[in-house]
Amino acid sequence: MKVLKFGGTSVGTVESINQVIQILQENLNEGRKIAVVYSAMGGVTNRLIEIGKLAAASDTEYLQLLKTVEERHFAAVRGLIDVKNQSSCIAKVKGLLNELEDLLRGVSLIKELSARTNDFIVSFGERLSTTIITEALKNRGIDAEYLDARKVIKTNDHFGYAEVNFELTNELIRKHFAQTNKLQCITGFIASTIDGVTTTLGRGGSDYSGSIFGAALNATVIEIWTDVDGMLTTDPRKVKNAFTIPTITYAEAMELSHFGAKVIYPPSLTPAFQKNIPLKILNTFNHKHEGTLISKTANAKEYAITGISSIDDIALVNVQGGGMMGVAGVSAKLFSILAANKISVILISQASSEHSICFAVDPKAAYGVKEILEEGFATEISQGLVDNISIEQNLSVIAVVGESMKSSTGTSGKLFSVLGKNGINVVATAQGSSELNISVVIYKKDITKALNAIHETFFQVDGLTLNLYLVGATGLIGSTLLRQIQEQKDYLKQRKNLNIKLVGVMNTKKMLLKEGGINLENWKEDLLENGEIANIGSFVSDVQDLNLPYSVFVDCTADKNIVQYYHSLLSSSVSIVTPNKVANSGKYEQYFMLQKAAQKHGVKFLYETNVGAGLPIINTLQGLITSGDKINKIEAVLSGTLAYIFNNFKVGDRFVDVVKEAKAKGYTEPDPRDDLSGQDVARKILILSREAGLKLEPEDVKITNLLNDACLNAPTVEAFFEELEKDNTRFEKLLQDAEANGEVLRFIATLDEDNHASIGLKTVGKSHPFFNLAGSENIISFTTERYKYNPLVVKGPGAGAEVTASGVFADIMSISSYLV
Ligand SMILES: NC(=O)C1=CN([C@@H]2O[C@H](COP(=O)(O)OP(=O)(O)OC[C@H]3O[C@@H](n4cnc5c(N)ncnc54)[C@H](O)[C@@H]3O)[C@@H](O)[C@H]2O)C=CC1
Ligand SMILES: N[C@@H](CC=O)C(=O)O
Ligand code: NA
Repeated sequence: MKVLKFGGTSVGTVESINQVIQILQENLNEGRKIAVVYSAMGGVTNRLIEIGKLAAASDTEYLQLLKTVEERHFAAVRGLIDVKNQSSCIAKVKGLLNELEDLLRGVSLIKELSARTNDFIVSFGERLSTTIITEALKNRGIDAEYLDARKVIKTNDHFGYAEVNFELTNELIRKHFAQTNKLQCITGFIASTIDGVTTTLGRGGSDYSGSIFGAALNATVIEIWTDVDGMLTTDPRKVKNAFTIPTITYAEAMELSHFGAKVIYPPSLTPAFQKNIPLKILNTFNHKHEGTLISKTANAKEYAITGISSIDDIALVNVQGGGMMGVAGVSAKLFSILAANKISVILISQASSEHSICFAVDPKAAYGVKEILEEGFATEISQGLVDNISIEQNLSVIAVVGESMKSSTGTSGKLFSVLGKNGINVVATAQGSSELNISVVIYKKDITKALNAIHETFFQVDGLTLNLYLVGATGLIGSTLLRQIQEQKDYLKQRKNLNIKLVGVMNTKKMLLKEGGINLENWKEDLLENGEIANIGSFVSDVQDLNLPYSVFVDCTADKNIVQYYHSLLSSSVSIVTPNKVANSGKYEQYFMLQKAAQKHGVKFLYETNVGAGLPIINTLQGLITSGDKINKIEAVLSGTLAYIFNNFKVGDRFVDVVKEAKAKGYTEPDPRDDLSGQDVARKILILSREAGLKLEPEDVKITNLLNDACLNAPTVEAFFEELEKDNTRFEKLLQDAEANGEVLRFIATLDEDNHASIGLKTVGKSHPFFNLAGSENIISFTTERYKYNPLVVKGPGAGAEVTASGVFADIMSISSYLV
């Protein structure tokens, strides 16, 4: 015997009832013995409650609402039963509706609605739906029979949530089934007292009926048919990758549903659990789906946890006071006051100092709870033993559930690390000693982010996703980066199970944000066509409002205005990757503050490309310092542009043309004067000095600049080129002098043994290690305590779109490995 139960949405419309009939037909065709429990048509129970209240208030609107209920049921009859067979069903339905109308008239006359009458009113919902479906089955030649559960389920008279007399109920059910072979169509939710007065079974009522019948009949399985594909790993409205849990234990199902999974109400399934009858949660609208099997022992799990559930709105009540320490009975008193006032406690947490107890309740109840407790603890408060009862609102709770937590270590570590790395503050936590559930209370604003981050980390269904925001997208480095990501996307997915989702792009004119992701193949057209007017302030607040997990902001501009948002971004737990040197080469205070903000908020601030583009210079230096080495001296060629220029400028050439060539090759700063004035190199040596542990300010770097005032003051880059053309002889002379000595020109940055930073144009001969540099090559030589006699040298192309974008990309990748 198998018991099936169909919920309100499954019997809500003619189409859905046809689905139900098909499912039953398939079972019968396979020769299965089945019994079926039905809920009222979706929404009818609530409607009947409303009608009852209106009638009791003598508000005649109840008559109109009753008409809509009538019409819905008649429409179902017309849709489900052939015209020639409709009359007997219509008569039955009409009979029930007349009875209901008489009852409501009575309620409106005496203006009173008791819990007992209310139970009777709502019983019509299941009686109507089950009557119609029974007739529809008969109409299709199925030997079905209506069973009013009030005949067999016997309860006490706690109307609204009656308690079942199992001994009598089991006996009546078995007796009834022994004398019939017809397919029993049973009204869910309703029962009656021994005297025959109608009662209802409370929350989850029809599931309870299914469970009662299943247990009484020793069913092999109880199927709960609903409108979702079983129990999901988490709330699919918040996490799009939520998926069906194939097998789950009773205990896990209980935990998950306690914290919000609404599919079933497991306490009502206790009769089945007690008899060890497995339950299946199945989808009427996708009936081939396997759904979820709930049983005593689940299959071995692939993941460390089984599911994540959450309650969006809770309030925390905190009871605190020196007098609570070691005083037996304070918590006993606290919880008995709550119990006496029927306050349901969602979660409790007490630190071992016993100085305070905090617990979560429904926010609507919170202030009532405060009053009740202040009254209950009036004496303790007046004696100063309990000093404070405070309420914190706008909180949510997340529970990570799974039996596998018992046998494995690290689940809580991983959970808290995910929350930490996403800047989600944990307000309170609780873990039962059953190790089945870890609950964390967080701010409500973070709930979606937290669920996504936890789900992604523990289940990795579709891999981990980095959410990327890019400013300066149409520039050289920005657009090259996007192309590189696009080209590497499949590899990252296949080999690293990693997705990079471009959520926002911006250039000087337009900005575009799409939570679902911007297509990397046509982001430029999309930005142009669908972007809004660019505004960095609103772009940043959009990033913060979206509050997505694993967010990375990439600044591919050279703009100081973007930099002023870094601190706020890091503080909202958004990592930053940037080739823009402005932030790290301004005041030391700013550099230091950004480092601290990243540390504090558990995110990364990475800028490898600030020096030597993609060459591993910052990482190398950081590695030396963190491993305890000490920098004695740095000597370096740090400008790709100047290296290129001095490698290619020949006597007889126009200097300006070589500069233009460097620009065309993508080596220069957006304004090439930043390179030629030494500004760019000064920034780089300053950044290296700071990484080496020195607190230098920009003015501490001694600069020899290559440009005259006319060039420096030219209003535009074009005007600058014109001025530069006029200054050709000076550069030619520099070159000629060097060549005369068999030397070459190199623009060299130095941090000397006395911690002085300087930059300037020098000539070097054949024996100098910097003599042999080609193209845009940089070279950095670190003399340290450990590399004392033979310096550590990094050399290679230090500018250009491909190498710089790939350095930025590598920084993004290193964030992904830190985060998971
Ligand atoms: N080109 C190279 O070899 C290297 C460049 N860098 C750095 O990379 C950054 C980008 O350089 P490139 O791509 O070569 O320059 P670029 O001039 O091609 O790109 C910069 C882009 O940023 C945009 N932009 C400027 N201000 C903006 C704002 N407020 N909002 C939105 N967009 C804005 C510009 O319109 C431009 O499209 C610079 O900070 C540069 O110092 C670092 C290492 C090497
Ligand atoms: N303009 C810079 C680019 C790298 O930072 C250079 O020429 O080195
Ligand atoms: Na670098």
